[in-house]
Amino acid sequence: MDLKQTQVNDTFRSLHFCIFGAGSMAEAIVRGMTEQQLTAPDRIAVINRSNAERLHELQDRYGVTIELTAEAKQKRLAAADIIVLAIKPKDAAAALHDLKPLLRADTLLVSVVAGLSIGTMQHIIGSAPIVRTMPNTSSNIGLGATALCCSQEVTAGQKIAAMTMLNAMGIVTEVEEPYLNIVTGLSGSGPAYVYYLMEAMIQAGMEGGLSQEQSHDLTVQTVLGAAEMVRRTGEEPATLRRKVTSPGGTTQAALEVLEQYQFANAMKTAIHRAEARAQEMGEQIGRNME
Ligand SMILES: NC(=O)C1=CN([C@@H]2O[C@H](COP(=O)(O)OP(=O)(O)OC[C@H]3O[C@@H](n4cnc5c(N)ncnc54)[C@H](O)[C@@H]3O)[C@@H](O)[C@H]2O)C=CC1
Ligand SMILES: O=C(O)[C@@H]1CCC=N1
Repeated sequence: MDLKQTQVNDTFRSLHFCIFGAGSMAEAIVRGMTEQQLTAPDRIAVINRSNAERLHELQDRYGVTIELTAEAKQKRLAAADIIVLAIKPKDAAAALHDLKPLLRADTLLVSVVAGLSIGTMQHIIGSAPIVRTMPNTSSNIGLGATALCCSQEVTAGQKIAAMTMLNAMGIVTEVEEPYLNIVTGLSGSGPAYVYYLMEAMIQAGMEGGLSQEQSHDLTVQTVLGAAEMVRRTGEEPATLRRKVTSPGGTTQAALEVLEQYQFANAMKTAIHRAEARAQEMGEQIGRNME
């Protein structure tokens, strides 16, 4: 490890975090940070609206600090260097109003809320430093794919801190804010498309006479192996697909059916619909705050 990385790590370890919301994305972030030992778990406070049982679960699992009373939650938020907004879009406007009086000039807000724009957040809380992100649930096992964008108030140090936190959950890439909605459609919602595909593959295997377990295991390994082949060989999916497809063989016959059902069209239309939905959700939050 070079000196620069040591300095980054030391600075990161000195920060106080408050995760606002205790759902699946919150847990993915906490897990990444604690498993990678980026910071002492008790420097991460987790709060939510009401479910104390869930907070105790996270405390038992990861050793994080939890706060249950309104006063203690406010104190934690006011003391945090980085607040991660990990609540549902419909709760975001109210939460930002609650947060506003607790933010210092140098508090960094990191949002994972789908559709919620930096402009909408700043309309409520003022010109604060904000990192808007779109992770996905594979972050839970360190294989997440996250995109982020920064408001102009974000300092170089704050950006490094946000990157360090998100890198603990997988890969991170920076995009201009308008592209976060397509990221949401592609990689944010993406795991669900793959699971849907897998559900159909498992079903087909069972229809062909395999046991549920056999069909499940063969499907999982097929998807895992295909993704790993793309990653390890560096070859394009289209090239690898052609290598599976013998002229006049089984794969060609199957792909012709997929084409007949306009599979590629369906997938692209679905991703763009999710992209548009992210935009709609953002506009809805904007309307809710008026
Ligand atoms: N699940 C996914 O695949 C992804 C989700 N996201 C985004 O992450 C955000 C969170 O999603 P999940 O973790 O799946 O949701 P979730 O429903 O699992 O968790 C939301 C949490 O927020 C808490 N909460 C709600 N209002 C609150 C308030 N005013 N104060 C404190 N806590 C409050 C709830 O108690 C709950 O613990 C959403 O905005 C979603 O758009 C982003 C990328 C992927
Ligand atoms: O379905 C949703 O709205 C969230 C955003 C990306 C994945 N899940």
